[in-house]
Amino acid sequence: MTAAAQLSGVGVSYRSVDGPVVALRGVDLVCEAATSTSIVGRSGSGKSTLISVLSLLRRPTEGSVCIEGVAVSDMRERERAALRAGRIGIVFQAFHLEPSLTVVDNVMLGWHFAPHGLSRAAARERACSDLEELGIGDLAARRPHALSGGQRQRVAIARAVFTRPALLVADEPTGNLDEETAGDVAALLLALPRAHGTALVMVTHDTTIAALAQHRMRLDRGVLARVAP
Ligand SMILES: Nc1ncnc2c1ncn2[C@@H]1O[C@H](COP(=O)(O)OP(=O)(O)OP(=O)(O)O)[C@@H](O)[C@H]1O
Repeated sequence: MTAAAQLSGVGVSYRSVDGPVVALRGVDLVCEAATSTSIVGRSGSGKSTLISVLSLLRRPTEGSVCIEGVAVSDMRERERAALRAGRIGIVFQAFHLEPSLTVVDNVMLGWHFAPHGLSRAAARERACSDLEELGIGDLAARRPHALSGGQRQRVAIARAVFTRPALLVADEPTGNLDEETAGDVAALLLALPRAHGTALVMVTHDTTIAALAQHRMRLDRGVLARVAP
């Protein structure tokens, strides 16, 4: 089966006044559909850089990135943006909801930005049913400021999976939540690969949550390795 995402020999170097800084070196990663992968690593180990490469926000200095078997290196920026909007969902630590929109309209943002065959009514129905599945169906008409952190993150998850992405990238998704809420949100995220067939890649500093993923990886000074079981 074609992997949802595959990184081969990925390296990233930044230019700095003191010379190049190598953030990732020789990173190989295969994210199969319907699987979950956690990535842990110290501050500065390259986690944000890896997330930005996986979500097509940064081009690697070396190596290749494929999304559903399609190499993205030769794509123009516009094509990469379309691929990102349609096939990649992103969940951020700080939620990044649109404050002026209701919960259901936040979730439907994916309908506006990605190619789709859904009518507005069908899109609304999907958004509401996803919110229901995530346990916040009753909050559809609220605005983000009237939600708790855990509720905001559930909205952000609903928005990220709206297009049924091949790849779901979560960047410290529980970093702004208390321990109990973090556990609940992590459980919801980790259930998504089975429910929607998406490949989940989650960067987290929480080793308890990381241990719940099917595949566990660690970044150490830019080198990605499997965590021993
Ligand atoms: N724009 C940049 N210019 C130069 N060096 C950078 C730049 N961005 C990141 N780096 C360096 O690349 C390395 C990896 O950084 P990255 O932000 O990916 O790490 P991280 O694991 O996400 O860290 P944190 O957990 O603190 O956010 C670090 O050594 C960092 O200093």
